[in-house]
Amino acid sequence: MDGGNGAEAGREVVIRVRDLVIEFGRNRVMKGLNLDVYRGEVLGFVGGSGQGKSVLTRAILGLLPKTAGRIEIFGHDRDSLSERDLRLLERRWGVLFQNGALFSGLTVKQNIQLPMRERFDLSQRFMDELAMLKIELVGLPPSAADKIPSELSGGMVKRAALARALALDPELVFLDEPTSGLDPIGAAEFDRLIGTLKKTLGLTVFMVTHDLDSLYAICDRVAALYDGKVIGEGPMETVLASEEPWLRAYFHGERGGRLIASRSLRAHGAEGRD
Ligand SMILES: Nc1ncnc2c1ncn2[C@@H]1O[C@H](COP(=O)(O)OP(=O)(O)OP(=O)(O)O)[C@@H](O)[C@H]1O
Repeated sequence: MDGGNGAEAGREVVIRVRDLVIEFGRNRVMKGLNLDVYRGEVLGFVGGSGQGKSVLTRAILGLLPKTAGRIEIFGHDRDSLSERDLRLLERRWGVLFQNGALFSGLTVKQNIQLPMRERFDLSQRFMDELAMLKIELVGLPPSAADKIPSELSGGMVKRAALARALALDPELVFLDEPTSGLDPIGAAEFDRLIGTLKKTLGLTVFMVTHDLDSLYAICDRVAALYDGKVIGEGPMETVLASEEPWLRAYFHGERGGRLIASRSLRAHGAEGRD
């Protein structure tokens, strides 16, 4: 962890969480959690079911109160910001909630335009142009613009939700299990899209995921949550080499172990996602 000057080894910290405690009644979910997310990286955040991945995400987003600790985004302590400054800061990130969470009665274009309407006073024509650009950016055909979510495949819904998360040209994107519910080919395509957007737009990505393939494919670093704290973080190889018992069980258990074995086979010539 760094000394609090906004950078470690020359890297800008976009999200910094220190000594975070969150309780629901007598249920202490965060027990002094520390985490840094650096600009331009994809951080994969893993943890068992019910460990608090969503709670942490919501606390960072300001959707949930904390009991103690500090959360900084873009170098600003959340607690020290006025409501107005918080609203300004919020423009700088986008969120893709699990299952897309698009409004079912609105078309893709209208869904993408919602954040624009909430924050700016733009002409309909300009918002239409912007929405079409976002639709292209996420690899959807122009014909998707006037469809409602139920007319789209699962993969297309994810892309549409991502287009909405990118509506205001954010620097930082939160993805909550983006590949859940997708078949392996759709998941691999979505991973590639995230990787491409990271490179082309310079995005910082905070991604909650259970998808070991995604961790391998696009995450620069992985952080693992257990018992209210980050128990391991670093590049995939570092986390894989850890002797920490939960990490060993997660990555070297039956499914994780199979994946590692298949990755190693692939490194020697085979292809495809598991
Ligand atoms: N609003 C709330 N009120 C009370 N308890 C809550 C609330 N939100 C979450 N919790 C509790 O916090 C803990 C962590 O929940 P959370 O949804 O963050 O887990 P998770 O790691 O995201 O799990 P999953 O992988 O299954 O989605 C659980 O014990 C949950 O019951």
